[in-house]
Amino acid sequence: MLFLAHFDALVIGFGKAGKTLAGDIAGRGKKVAVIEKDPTMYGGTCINIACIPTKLLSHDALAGRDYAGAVSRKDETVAKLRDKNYHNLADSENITVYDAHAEFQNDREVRITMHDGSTETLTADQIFINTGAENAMPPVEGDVDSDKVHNSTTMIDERELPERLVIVGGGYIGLEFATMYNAFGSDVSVIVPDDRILGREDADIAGEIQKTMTDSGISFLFGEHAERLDDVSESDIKVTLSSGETVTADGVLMATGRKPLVSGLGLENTSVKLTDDGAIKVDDHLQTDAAGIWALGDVKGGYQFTYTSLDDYRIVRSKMFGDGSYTYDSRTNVHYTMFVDPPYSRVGLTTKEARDEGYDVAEGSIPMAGHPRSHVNGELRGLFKAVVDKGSGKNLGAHLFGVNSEELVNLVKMAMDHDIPYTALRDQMYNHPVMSEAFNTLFDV
Ligand SMILES: Cc1cc2nc3c(=O)[nH]c(=O)nc-3n(C[C@H](O)[C@H](O)[C@H](O)COP(=O)(O)OP(=O)(O)OC[C@H]3O[C@@H](n4cnc5c(N)ncnc54)[C@H](O)[C@@H]3O)c2cc1C
Ligand SMILES: NC(=O)c1ccc[n+]([C@@H]2O[C@H](COP(=O)([O-])OP(=O)(O)OC[C@H]3O[C@@H](n4cnc5c(N)ncnc54)[C@H](O)[C@@H]3O)[C@@H](O)[C@H]2O)c1
Repeated sequence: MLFLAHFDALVIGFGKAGKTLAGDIAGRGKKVAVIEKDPTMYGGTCINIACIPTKLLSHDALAGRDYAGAVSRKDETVAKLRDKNYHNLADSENITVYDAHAEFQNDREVRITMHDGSTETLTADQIFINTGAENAMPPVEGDVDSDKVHNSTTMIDERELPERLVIVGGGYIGLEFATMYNAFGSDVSVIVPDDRILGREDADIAGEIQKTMTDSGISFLFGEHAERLDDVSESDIKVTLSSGETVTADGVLMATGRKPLVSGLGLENTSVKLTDDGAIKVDDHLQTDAAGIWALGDVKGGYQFTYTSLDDYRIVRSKMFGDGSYTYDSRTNVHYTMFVDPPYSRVGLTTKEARDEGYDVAEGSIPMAGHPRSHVNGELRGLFKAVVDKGSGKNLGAHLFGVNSEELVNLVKMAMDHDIPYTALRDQMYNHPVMSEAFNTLFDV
């Protein structure tokens, strides 16, 4: 028998944007349904399989802890966060969390299939899609389903540290996992299609990061694609590269990007449209082509970060409960941190991009070895670089490879968001001895 339930709002996926929005709408006295297909994913990707577990493992690896102990601590921490996230929503009298897979029947009805196979149909005034992204697999031949081939999710659940790990892809996941597994003691090789890492960064900064990673024992194979995987024994897997060269390891991590998760959602039954990249097409308020259906987070394309997903919630909140003035277009200076060792953080333009845009570019640059706090930390590696427009005083970009850069970049972003000139960062009185006082010198261009 068809069971129909109606809600004020229906959120598909327990991601960062969706869970925050669900809590907000419920707090306004409205009835909300949250549908999550995987009970091990309450709270979404970030806390269960991404940011939190990987940064915890990296933290423990760099602190010299053993792999098995770090994996156990990761499991305990994630379990606690998942439980807390679940109860944050499920304990609200206005929220119903469904353990179910959601699929659109049309623009108004969503069929949910519970784990026992039973189904219900839900309708709502507003429907929010927050289903995240899934691992993208390039066209690689051979034993791609071998138990020695991992993605980031399965890799961090392995109980045994691989002795030799081949990482395919030198993006965020590739470089962060290389740092982490190298610190745990694996022999790590990274396969990179370009002739250097971080092709979108200026060559000086990328070169410094590459040199630091290489000095720490990580090997890079440049100008190569992984083309074939062959299980050659119980312990060994062989990776054949585009040049014909081969590398043998006991584990392979495919770190080759993540694509919006739209499969199985039944979007073909709706008027929701996709972009050419396979993401859900949205307008500036994150509304799809179907009235009353919105998309937030990784599934709508663009940057794939937890904080951009959270910011998507702010855009929807502005439209639903405010004046609608905060839109996708008004989001500026999206910054990021790659948690290599030391971390690399960036906001704004590279020198090359700034020159191409016609700015009167000046650069500030200081090696971390010349900074007092580095000596206190006993960590002399790294390089900070600032890009400014000399004529107008505008901050154009900061490229911070060094200790605490993941915090410092927020300071520069705030200056950029509020049009604070670079001279203010240069002339600010900072306390001492801290990393941010490096800005006195960095911005003295
Ligand atoms: C290894 C790794 C490390 C990362 N590290 C960082 C980092 O350090 N910092 C950072 O900012 N970002 C990081 N990211 C990116 C970040 O995790 C994502 O951008 C973010 O979690 C995306 O959140 P979201 O709101 O789009 O949805 P998600 O959190 O992905 O949630 C989507 C949910 O929808 C569920 N779902 C999917 N389809 C259905 C369906 N049909 N029915 C019901 N439920 C469904 C899924 O099970 C999932 O729980 C990392 C990603 C990875 C993979
Ligand atoms: N610190 C963070 O914020 C953080 C950390 C991890 C992941 N993430 C998010 O997760 C997303 C996915 O990360 P990712 O590293 O998988 O994607 P990515 O897009 O950053 O990198 C994928 C890399 O794989 C390469 N590649 C593709 N096919 C290949 C092949 N056959 N052989 C060799 N290389 C190949 C690509 O050239 C690319 O450089 C990122 O976009 C990022 O937003 C963020």
